[in-house]
Order: sequence, then structure tokens, then C-alpha cells
Amino acid sequence: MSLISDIVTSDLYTQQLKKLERVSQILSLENDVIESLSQPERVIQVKVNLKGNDGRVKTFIGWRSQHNSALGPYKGGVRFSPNVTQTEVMALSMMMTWKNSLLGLPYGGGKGGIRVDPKSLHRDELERLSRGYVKAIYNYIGSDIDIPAPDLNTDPQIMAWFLDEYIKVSGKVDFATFTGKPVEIGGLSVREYSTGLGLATITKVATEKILDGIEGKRIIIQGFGNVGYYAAKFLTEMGGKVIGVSDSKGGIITENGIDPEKVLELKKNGEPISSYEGKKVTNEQLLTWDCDILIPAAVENVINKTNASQVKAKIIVEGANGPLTADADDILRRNNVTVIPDILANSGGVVGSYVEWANNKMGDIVEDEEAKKLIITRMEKAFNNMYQEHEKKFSEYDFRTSAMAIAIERVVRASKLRGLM
Ligand SMILES: NC(=O)C1=CN([C@@H]2O[C@H](COP(=O)(O)OP(=O)(O)OC[C@H]3O[C@@H](n4cnc5c(N)ncnc54)[C@H](O)[C@@H]3O)[C@@H](O)[C@H]2O)C=CC1
Ligand SMILES: O=C(O)CCC(=O)C(=O)O
Repeated sequence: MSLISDIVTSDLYTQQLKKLERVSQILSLENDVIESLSQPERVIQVKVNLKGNDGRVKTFIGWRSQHNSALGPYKGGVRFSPNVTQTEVMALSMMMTWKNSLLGLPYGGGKGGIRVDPKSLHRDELERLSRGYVKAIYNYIGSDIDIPAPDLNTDPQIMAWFLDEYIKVSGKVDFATFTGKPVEIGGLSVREYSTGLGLATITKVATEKILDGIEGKRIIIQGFGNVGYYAAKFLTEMGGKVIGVSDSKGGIITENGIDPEKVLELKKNGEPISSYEGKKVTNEQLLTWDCDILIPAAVENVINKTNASQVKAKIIVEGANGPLTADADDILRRNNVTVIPDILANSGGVVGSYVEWANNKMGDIVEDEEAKKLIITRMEKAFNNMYQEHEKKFSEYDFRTSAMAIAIERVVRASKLRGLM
């Protein structure tokens, strides 16, 4: 059976369906179960008309995809991107279902997006767009229904506008409806860096199992935003050596090691990463540069059948959602490159969100240090659990298969118990 033929898909959705199909066959899931898991429960499309500062109306399209709620309310970020499509958001919401399930969180999967280049808007236009999006979807979200958070090009300030608009239009003063908020309004300072912290933690634990530890390992990171910067920072603190970084404009390689704080400073001053001392490289060159650990932490499908065979890293840790295609998985496995899958590697973000959400619900009883420990412990536990299952049941496949199998089985069990399947 092919799930792909009759759906007009973005490439990310095609890739996710291929990955789902592959694991479902290994788990011997029935066709109707696979069919059901392949479709979101609901996709909301909205139009936001924005009166621009030049007096003209600009029209933007956005979505919220609610993939599966068998384990709890939908949970996942909202991205602002000029390239985002409905099917991309659908794919990302499916990945959130697996991620939340794998981590044992009480959530289903959701994801949202607005098709916009945020750099093309003034700050007050961005605020009106953010508020317009929430005005359009507020009936479908809530702290027990669907809980948005930051993703690509969205940040705590945008969450603050989302929350304020939600309170105004719904009349519900429910701060747990959004996570990744500023600390002044119920945010958890740890959430800002929890994806990078989780990524570094998983990388460290994985290198202890697969290589001989993180100390001195040569690391390359694509993308220097929230995930990439904090991953670089924590991995450096843990003893790793970041030798390459990039952003959308290109990157730099320096065998002496890169200081993440100095790169951040450059970016804050509006200077390109390539002004850092070292060899200037394109993103294509960066991905296939010699290193121990490669962390694609920017956008999807960057490692695919055209470049996978040239990857020289021993381990790839997926910081972004979906940076590897299904074809790349096959090639890398044949070449003995270990892949730590996105649903495990970048799940520190949603674990941080979970602590923030629980704190908002319970009245702020978890302190920062405790939250940080909780995230690290959850991540280590999730890796060890995946590793054990892999050794026991799925050792002939890759870690993605093992992680997805654990996640999908949990969702299917919950769905059957609830009578949803
Ligand atoms: N922010 C979070 O908590 C989480 C983010 N993720 C995923 O991580 C990835 C990055 O997200 P953030 O760091 O939050 O985004 P961000 O907007 O903070 O940073 C994105 C970075 O990627 C770079 N970039 C964009 N397009 C690129 C391209 N074509 N080639 C190379 N670099 C490019 C940008 O210049 C920027 O440095 C996304 O896939 C996102 O879905 C996953 C889990 C949680
Ligand atoms: O923090 C969250 O709720 C979700 C973050 C996210 O969108 C992701 O993990 O891809």
C-alpha cells in the first residue's frame, strides 16, 4: 500500500510518510492503522489581513495542524517562514506526535506556521500579524486543547503577543496556553536554551556509547539560531570542539575551535559568520566537511540522496526537524554513519515547554535549577530507553526506526484503549 500517491505533498510530508510506512511495516501494523496515523485529525487554514505601515493591505496564510490527540492535548511550535506550506506543517505536527510520545509526555502532536518572511516586516507589523493569527485560531487552542510554542523565526516576544491576544479574544486568563514565553509572564528561563541543552546532552550520551566520549570531538553545526547556538555553547562546555558553524548565508571552518559567544556577538552586530577567522564555506561544503559529529540545526531535507554519500561525520545528530530524507537514511546506514533522530535529539525543547506548562498549571513550583536537571534526566532516560529497545528488538535497523517504533506503539496502544482505532 502507498500512502503517498493520492496526497499532494511537500517534500517533508513525503519523507515523513515514507518513514512512517517503513516503521509500520516492521511493527506489522494494519493498513487502516497506518492510514489513520498518516493523516492529521484537523488542519485549520487561516487568512490574516494586515494593514501595513505603508497603508496597504498585506494578506498572509497560516495553518495549525493537529495531528493526533490520543495521548493528550496537541503540542508543538509555530514557525514563520516564507516557504512554509500546509503539508509541511502537517508533517511537522506528525513528528511532534512521535516526539511527545517517545519522551513520555502527556501530549499529542501539533504544529503551526505562517507563510511570511518576518524580516520583511516592521516590528509593529509583526505584532499585528502574530495577534491576527491567534485571533483566527483561538477557538481551537487552549492549555488542555492545543499548546503552541516557538519554532523557526518565532521567539518569546511573539509568544507574549500570542498570549495577550488570546486572553483578549477568549476572555480566558490561561497562561499555560503557550510555552516559550518571556519569564516575566510565566515563561521558564530554561526553555530559551532547552533544545540546545537537550541536543548537547543526547550527543554526549550517544558519543559515550558509540565513540569514546565527547572530549575533543570535532563538531560541525549548520544553523546558528536558537538550537544551533545553544548546542554549540553546551557542547563546548562539555568538552567538544566546534570546528564549523553556518547560517543561511554560509559558514566558517576553524580547526582551532570556534568560540560560540564570539560568533553570537558578530551576528548581533549584523556581521556575517564568514567574518569570523577561518575558512569560508558554503552550506553544501559544510555538511560534507570532515568531522566526528555533524549537527544540521537549520531546515529540512538538507542531507539527501545527492550528498549523503559524501558525509564524513561518524555521527549525525538531527537538531532541525527532518534534516535527513529517507533516502539519506539508507545511504548513511550503509556507510556506517550513526544518526540520532530529530524526535529524540531535539526534544529538549518540548520537554522544557512541558515543565513551563506544568509550572503554569501548578502555580510556579519548579525552580530553574530543578527544571534544568529534569530536562537532562528526561533526555538521558529517553536515549537509554531507545538504546535498550534498539539492542533488544531493532538492532538490524537504525536508531530512527527504534525511536519511531517506541513512539508509534505508544500512540497506537493509547488509541486502541480509548477506542479511537
Ligand atoms: N526552537 C526550538 O525550540 C526548536 C527548534 N527545532 C527545529 O530546529 C530548527 C532550527 O530552529 P531554531 O533554531 O529555533 O530557528 P532559528 O530561527 O532560531 O534559527 C535558524 C537558523 O538556521 C539558519 N538557516 C535558515 N535557513 C538555512 C539554510 N537554508 N541553510 C543554512 N542555515 C539556514 C538561520 O540563518 C538561523 O541561523 C528548525 O528545524 C526547528 O523546527 C526543533 C525543536 C525545538
Ligand atoms: O516546545 C514545544 O512545544 C515544541 C517545540 C517544537 O516545535 C519542536 O520540538 O519541534
